[in-house]
Amino acid sequence: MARQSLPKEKIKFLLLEGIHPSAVEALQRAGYENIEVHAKALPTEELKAAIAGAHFVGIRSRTQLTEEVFAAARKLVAVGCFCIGTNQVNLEAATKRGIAVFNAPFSNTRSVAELVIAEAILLLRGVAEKNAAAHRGEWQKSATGAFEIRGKKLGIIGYGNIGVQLGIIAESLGMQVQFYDVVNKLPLGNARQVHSLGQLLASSDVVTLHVPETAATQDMIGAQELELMREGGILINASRGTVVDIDALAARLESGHLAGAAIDVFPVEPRSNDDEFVSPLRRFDNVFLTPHIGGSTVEAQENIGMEVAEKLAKYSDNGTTTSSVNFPEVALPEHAGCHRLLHIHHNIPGVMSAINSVFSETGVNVSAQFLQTNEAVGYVVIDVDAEYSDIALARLAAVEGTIRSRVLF
Ligand SMILES: NC(=O)C1=CN([C@@H]2O[C@H](COP(=O)(O)OP(=O)(O)OC[C@H]3O[C@@H](n4cnc5c(N)ncnc54)[C@H](O)[C@@H]3O)[C@@H](O)[C@H]2O)C=CC1
Ligand SMILES: O=C(O)C(=O)COP(=O)(O)O
Repeated sequence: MARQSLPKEKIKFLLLEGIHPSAVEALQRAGYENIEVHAKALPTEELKAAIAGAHFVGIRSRTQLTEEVFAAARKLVAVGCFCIGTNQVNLEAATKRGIAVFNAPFSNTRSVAELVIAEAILLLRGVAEKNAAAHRGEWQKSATGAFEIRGKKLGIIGYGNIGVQLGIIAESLGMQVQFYDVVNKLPLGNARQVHSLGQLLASSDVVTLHVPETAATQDMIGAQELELMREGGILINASRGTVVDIDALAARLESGHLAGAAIDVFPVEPRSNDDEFVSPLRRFDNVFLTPHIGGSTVEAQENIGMEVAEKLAKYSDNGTTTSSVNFPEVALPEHAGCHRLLHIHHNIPGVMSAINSVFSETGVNVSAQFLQTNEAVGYVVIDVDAEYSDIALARLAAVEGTIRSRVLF
């Protein structure tokens, strides 16, 4: 009977932030039972204590995996981000320790796109403030300032998976779609790429952000950019809270320059549903404030739970790194009948020749070898006869440039 290098019952998964139960089910289907589940993000010290014993950790957008946290995660083999964004993970700290990071790049795109479309329709009709007024007993029946979205211009900043999907839905509703992206992108449908952010802001009725959190997107929309937006324009942000300067937005809403906004993500978000949400935008009736729920639908969460758990289980079972965000991608076949050596190393000259000489010098027979590199890391997978894997692993671990090596059987 096949054995695991580390018995499956000893491989510990730590799942945080209310990850959908489909993740536990997928891990159990793959034979993993040692799964610790938390409904919330953990404060740093508790996180450090919990992660110290984990081989795999699953998080969503809230948990910050910093250098300090990785330093405490001595057994950690891989991280699963059960979401799209990976900005909450210090990828450099993970990579230098040979820890693979995975995410779910597509499973919640549709959910975000649907929310943005709904908000665009409701804001163009003034529904946010009419609804708030009605709750206070005020009857604001009027067509003034209420528009159809048909024929309006949607400006998408960041034409990636979400931006593209949103553009298609918007066009089917009769909107004219234009986008701004740092990369030249093939426009789908009749969408049009514009080559300056200023041009996009000045010519769109609704502006929506779908960029990742990076140094370049920090405060990408501040006072100057908001001033460029059309009088009566609408701003939607369901990307990351660092992208929009919230005080500048509040000032533009106060002045009446913008007709409304929908904000799903904030520079500081409450750690849990028990904490108060504080924002200068709370006072505006014409602003939808949602608690970072762009990707929070039953469909998306269930799919994400399964997708990322399966990626973690596959990496654990046979070393496959397909769609890792920091590791070279290798899709590996089963390795029945032999032992599989995994060697993660700095991508520097000389490592592969040193690895190959391990086998020529020891005479250990290699039945298959897979190699993939990225800028930082080389990942080589070698299938060998079971009886020789101990010798080969010891020699591989001593190769200069090695970050981590392990055996699967
Ligand atoms: N509110 C929520 O619950 C959710 C938020 N998100 C956020 O949405 C972001 C976008 O998601 P996807 O579309 O899947 O990502 P993606 O990676 O497919 O697309 C991002 C696009 O932004 C572009 N971009 C990057 N830097 C830029 C810059 N400085 N200026 C202009 N364009 C830039 C990229 O070239 C790319 O086309 C995620 O990174 C995540 O932070 C994602 C899912 C749910
Ligand atoms: O997918 C993303 O990047 C999101 O922002 C969604 O995050 P969440 O899983 O809701 O914490």
